[in-house]
Amino acid sequence: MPRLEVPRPATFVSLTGFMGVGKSRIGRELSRALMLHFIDLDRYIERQTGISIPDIFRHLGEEAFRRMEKEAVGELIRKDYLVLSLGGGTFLDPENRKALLSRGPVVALWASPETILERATRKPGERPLLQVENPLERIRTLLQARAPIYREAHIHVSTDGRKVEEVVEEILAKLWAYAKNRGR
Ligand SMILES: Nc1ncnc2c1ncn2[C@@H]1O[C@H](COP(=O)(O)OP(=O)(O)O)[C@@H](O)[C@H]1O
Ligand SMILES: O=C(O)C1=C[C@@H](OP(=O)(O)O)[C@@H](O)[C@H](O)C1
Ligand SMILES: [Mg+2]
Repeated sequence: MPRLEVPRPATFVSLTGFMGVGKSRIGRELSRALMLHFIDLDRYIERQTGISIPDIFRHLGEEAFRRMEKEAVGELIRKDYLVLSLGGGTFLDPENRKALLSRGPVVALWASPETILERATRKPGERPLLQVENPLERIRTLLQARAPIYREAHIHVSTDGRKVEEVVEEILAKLWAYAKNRGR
């Protein structure tokens, strides 16, 4: 069926950043604004395997989860008309990173450790990597280690103290600027 070609800055966008910055939530809203499909990588893996993320970590281990994540990225980058929200660790893998960066604009969302703690622990047990005695300390250490890698994304947006709509507006503006620069 012929597609109605509406003006868009991109037809494949991925979102990266630490746990709790808002990738899943913002990705869904961004996909609506761009009239694109939406897939959240964690939910995709849960659907494919029939196992929840915490259960995958608990029963199969993080390494098995990373393998599933990589396989899912390999499948999903072949799609188009898609906003893809990654998990917080997906972009750390060099092959995932290379594939995603060459597929389309990658947007990194950012937030302070305090904001991350509040958002990422709203649903207890949902994030296995934060099931420790001092999650704030864990967030600080992990964020410091991962930040240089998230910085490799094309577009960066802060989500601290900002409404979902504001974040989406800024992403849209930066996606258009990115598309125009690349077209030159
Ligand atoms: N800009 C925002 N302001 C307030 N709450 C937010 C914002 N973005 C996301 N949230 C909420 O924070 C929690 C974590 O967001 P989520 O999208 O699951 O993060 P991620 O996928 O990056 O781990 C959710 O309850 C979500 O609704
Ligand atoms: O940062 C990580 O390594 C992880 C982030 C999670 O996704 P969110 O960033 O959406 O919470 C999920 O993929 C898993 O718990 C591991
Ligand atoms: Mg998520």
